[in-house]
Amino acid sequence: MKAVAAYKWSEGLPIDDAEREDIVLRDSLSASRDMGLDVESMREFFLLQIQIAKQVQSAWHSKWKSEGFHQDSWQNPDLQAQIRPALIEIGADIVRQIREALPLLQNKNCLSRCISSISVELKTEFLEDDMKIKLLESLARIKAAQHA
Ligand SMILES: O=C(O)C(=O)C[C@]1(C(=O)O)C=C[C@@H](O)C=C1
Repeated sequence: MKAVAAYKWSEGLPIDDAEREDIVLRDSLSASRDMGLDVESMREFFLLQIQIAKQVQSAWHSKWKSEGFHQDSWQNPDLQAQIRPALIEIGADIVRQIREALPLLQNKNCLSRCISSISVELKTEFLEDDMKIKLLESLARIKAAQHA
């Protein structure tokens, strides 16, 4: 998310892009449906992920506002040509991994077991503990699709 924030900062773009969020959601939910996952619980998870992505980008912008922005040209990929296609790939991978981990996620002990390790293992800058816990809780609510 630092690269996304850096691109928007340099180009003077707003963090929120509702049109892009619609595309991301549509793609992720269609992949979820194909994988036999419950679309509503996946929607809740992806909406939370988007909200957190925006909070993390805002934190970067606040830092650069107070401390200045030092552009690393090698670290400045293009949002449309490079970052967004990579984010779509990551989204598809997340759906596959959730499908694979579903039995584990639905285990009653999953939340309590993961909560203590997630704050150590997830080290993304500006990703606060409360966001990590919300993500875990949302993951634990994901179900398989009901068959008629
Ligand atoms: O593609 C972007 O511009 C992003 O910041 C990523 C993302 C997302 O999580 O998919 C997050 C916020 C924007 O409103 C749109 C999409």
